[in-house]
Formats: sequence, structure tokens, C-alpha cells
Amino acid sequence: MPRVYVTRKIPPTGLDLLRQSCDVYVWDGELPTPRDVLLEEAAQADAILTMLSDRIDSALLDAAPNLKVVSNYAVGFDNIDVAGATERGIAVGNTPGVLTDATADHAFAMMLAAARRLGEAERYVHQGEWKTWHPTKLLGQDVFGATLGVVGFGRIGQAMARRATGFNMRILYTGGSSAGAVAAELGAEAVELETLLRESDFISLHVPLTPDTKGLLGVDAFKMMKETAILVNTARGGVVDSAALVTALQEGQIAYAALDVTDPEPIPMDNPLLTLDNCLIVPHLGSATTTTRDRMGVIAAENILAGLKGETLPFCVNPEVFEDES
Ligand SMILES: NC(=O)C1=CN([C@@H]2O[C@H](COP(=O)(O)OP(=O)(O)OC[C@H]3O[C@@H](n4cnc5c(N)ncnc54)[C@H](O)[C@@H]3O)[C@@H](O)[C@H]2O)C=CC1
Ligand SMILES: O=C(O)C(=O)CO
Repeated sequence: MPRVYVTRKIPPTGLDLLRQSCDVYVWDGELPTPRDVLLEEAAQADAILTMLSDRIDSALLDAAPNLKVVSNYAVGFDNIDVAGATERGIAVGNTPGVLTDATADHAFAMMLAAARRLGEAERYVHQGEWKTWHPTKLLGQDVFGATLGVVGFGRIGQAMARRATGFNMRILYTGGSSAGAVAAELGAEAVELETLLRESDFISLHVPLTPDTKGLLGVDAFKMMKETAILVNTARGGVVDSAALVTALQEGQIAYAALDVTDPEPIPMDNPLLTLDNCLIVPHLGSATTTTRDRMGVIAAENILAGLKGETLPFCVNPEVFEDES
């Protein structure tokens, strides 16, 4: 039977599916598979089921002569050297779609939490500062009727915009080349990034991390944003220049940031963002619902099972691997 290495314990449905026809080895530590173990396991594996916290680079691919499939337990695949995998004929899979609504729910929740300062408010109660109802303390911002800027109008960006229609928001977006029909349905306006930054009350990031989007929001971008603007990042930490964000929050160039993702992850405990009251940070929870994580496991398993049979993965990042060379 083919040998499959799974770099972390995932929900059982996907693992059970794999076990029907593969020898499955699962790293059962709380932390990622250590690099040396990952290299040893990859050397013997026909397929690996990886987490976004695993670095799948050329050194690993070189150490894995039998590897046919790298199946990422995520829609994002910036942790994988996809070009290197393609050169070696290794298929790369991901898990799009099944996590779209969970991630959009989470981005919307973070937007509301930042607007109404829930992190600060919770600390206020826990620290015994709640003495009476207060007419002017912890005042936040209206979400209803405000302008939302969606950067990256793909699956999750569109799902975020759909939620915003229920809050009567004006919706601006960039990116999403084939999104015209959805944009029309939602009443969303395509604009240049600069216009989006200048006009939005809330800016929500939904682009993949690529060489083009790395540091997309830097010093200049924060200067264009409203002083009352709230940034929500559920994409990847690297899309934002962290140092510029710290300055923007400290100097009041923007009002607030709500971060599901940071660069690096986890955020080092001495990072200044952790000292700021106007920054809400949670540990990369976008897809973290029971049902969604289960579905991601099933897709990740199905990608492996197809690849091991030489079939195109149901969700393949580099389908050219399966193109007939004749
Ligand atoms: N926080 C979390 O737990 C999660 C984070 N994510 C992140 O969200 C990202 C988006 O996921 P999906 O919506 O499924 O992907 P998608 O591929 O459907 O959407 C991405 C959109 O960004 C656009 N885009 C790419 N480069 C751009 C640029 N420079 N400027 C503007 N737009 C650009 C694309 O055209 C596309 O429309 C993933 O790549 C992943 O990094 C995804 C799921 C959960
Ligand atoms: O799928 C992704 O890309 C995530 O970040 C976690 O689900």
C-alpha cells in the first residue's frame, strides 16, 4: 500500500478515508512535525498531507524520491514551492471552497469586534474596571451603512461582501478578475487600490500571499487610509508590512487593526503589536469550525487518493503535472 505521512493530527474523517487504501503515519505532537522528522518521513512517503505551517521547499522535495502528491490542509499554499514540485512532477493540492463561509464569518466577526472594541471591553471587565454604565467610555464605530473595501475579490472576499450587504454597507473592491456578475449582484464597485484605501472605513484583506502581494499594505498605504479606518487581515500576515502597521497604529494613521494572521506566526511575544490596545490579534482561526476542518480533511485525503492513482487531483494547484506530454 502507498505510504502517506500526515504532519499533524487532523479530524478523523479524512484520515479514515486514507487508511482504507494507504499506510498512514500521523505526527501526533501539538507542535508541527520537526524539520528533521519531516525530511526523514518525506524520504519514504508517496504522499504527504501538510499544514500551512510546514515549509515544503526544494530541499524537502529533493529528499523525497517517491513523492507524488503534496496535499495542503489549507486553501493557501504559500508554504509550498509549487514551481519546484511541478518541475519534479509532484502534484500539489489544496482545499478551496469548503472554508469560504467559515473564513468570511470570522473576518466579519473580527470587523465587528474591532469596530465595537470587544477585546478592550473584555479586558476592562476582567480587570474590575466596570464600575457603572458609562456614557462616553469604550465608544466604537458604526458598521451599518459604512464603506467596506475588499482587497482580493475571490471566494472569501466575495463572501465577506455578501455579508456586508446585510449591514447596508457600500462595498468597494480590487482584484477578482472574473467577479463582475457577483459584484453586480452585490452592488460592489471595482476601484483602484488607492481609491479603496482612501474611501473605506473598513478594509478587509483576502488576497493570497504571492511575490505581488507581499507587503501590499506598507508605509504609503497607511498614509492614504482614513484616521478612523479599521484593517481586518484574515489573508496572510506577509500581505501587510508589520513595521508600517505598528507605526500606523501608534501614530493614529489608522484607528484599529484586527489580525487573524501575522508575520511571522506565531507572533513573537516581544512584538509591539501585542502592546497596543487598538490591535486585536487571534491565532489564525479563519477556518476553525468543526465542520469546516472536517471537510478540509476529506478534500485533502481525496486529493491524495486521486494523485496516487495518477489522476488529476480534485483541487489541484499545478494541474500541468497531469498534462499529457505526447
Ligand atoms: N485566516 C484563515 O484561516 C484563512 C486564510 N485564507 C487566506 O485567504 C486567501 C484567499 O482565499 P480564497 O478567497 O479562497 O482565494 P481566491 O483565489 O478565491 O481569491 C483570491 C483573490 O485575490 C485576487 N488577487 C490576487 N492578487 C491580487 C492583488 N495583487 N490585488 C488584488 N487582488 C488580488 C485574485 O484575483 C482572487 O480573486 C488564501 O490564499 C489564504 O491565504 C484562506 C482561508 C482561511
Ligand atoms: O486555508 C487556509 O489558507 C488557511 O489559512 C487556514 O484554513
